[in-house]
Amino acid sequence: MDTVLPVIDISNPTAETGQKLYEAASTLGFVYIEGSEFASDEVNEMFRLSKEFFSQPYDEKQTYAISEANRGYSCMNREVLDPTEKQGDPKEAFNFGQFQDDKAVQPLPPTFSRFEKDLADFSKKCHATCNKLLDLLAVALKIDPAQDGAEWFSSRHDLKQASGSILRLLYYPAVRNSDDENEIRAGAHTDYGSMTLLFQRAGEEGLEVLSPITNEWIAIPALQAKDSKSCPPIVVNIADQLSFWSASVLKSAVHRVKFPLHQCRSGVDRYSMAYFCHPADDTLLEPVPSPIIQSLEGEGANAVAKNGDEVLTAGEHLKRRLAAAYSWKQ
Ligand SMILES: O=C(O)CCC(=O)C(=O)O
Ligand SMILES: [Fe+2]
Repeated sequence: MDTVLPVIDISNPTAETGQKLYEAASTLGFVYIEGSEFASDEVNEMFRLSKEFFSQPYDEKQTYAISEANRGYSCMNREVLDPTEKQGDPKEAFNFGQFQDDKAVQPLPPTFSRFEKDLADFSKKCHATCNKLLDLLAVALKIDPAQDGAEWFSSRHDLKQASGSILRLLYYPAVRNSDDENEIRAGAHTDYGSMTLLFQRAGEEGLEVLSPITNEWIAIPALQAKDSKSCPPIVVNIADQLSFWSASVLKSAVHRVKFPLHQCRSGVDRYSMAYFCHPADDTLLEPVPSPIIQSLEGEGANAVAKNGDEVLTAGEHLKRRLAAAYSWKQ
């Protein structure tokens, strides 16, 4: 399928790979990666677990209802990603927080507890993939080698420290009698962390990005894998915290999920999986020591997450965004 987003092979990354990633990250903020360490079997296995979990009765799933720590099950219409919408998104989700010593730090339903180690491995692999991409971006941003250089971002994403990183399984049930082509399944939003990996399946389309350049919605289709062993290209998008850190040079683009009409009518559900990669909670969201960013003047350089005069930490920023999406009291 044709796509306007580049597909970047990260199997043997060079400075040129980093430059391509930087170009995509600073224009649309969305890109596909291939040559990752994910095999098609392990991704399919995660989708199988997801399907098994969401097919269970509401009461069973609701036993694991989402907490303010952002872990657990979010039922239909629970989350409002676009605060201008009155109704919640017609989707379900299950969030896994960071695993510790391969154990979940939250109660798991039997479907997942039987595969706890696989889930922990998958989550860790997502995090390692993000750190690899973050190192490439740090090099492209020419971050001062005397101040962590290539590891500037990844050293702030150490899995041993508490963070908002979440592995999320998503389920958008088909609406067979819907005639509304504009029906939105996940409201327009930007992601809260530093970057997001998104796994989607062919034939279950709907993801769109609002181009920061043309202001038009662009479809982000599921692409085919290059061979039967590899997983299909993974969508990567820049999220708010990388945008704050880079004084908006890296774009946290607005995106949403629609349900293409022909798929609603044929009764196709959509399953997707996201890994929201976050820095450690106490990380300050101030501009990074990069000559590219320091040379900016005006508005861009001021795009820092602030609370009055105080620069926010990653943890504070996340708490605010979650409170808005789930109406938690602050
Ligand atoms: O399911 C998708 O394709 C996207 C979900 C998403 O954007 C999100 O949960 O932040
Ligand atoms: Fe998103």
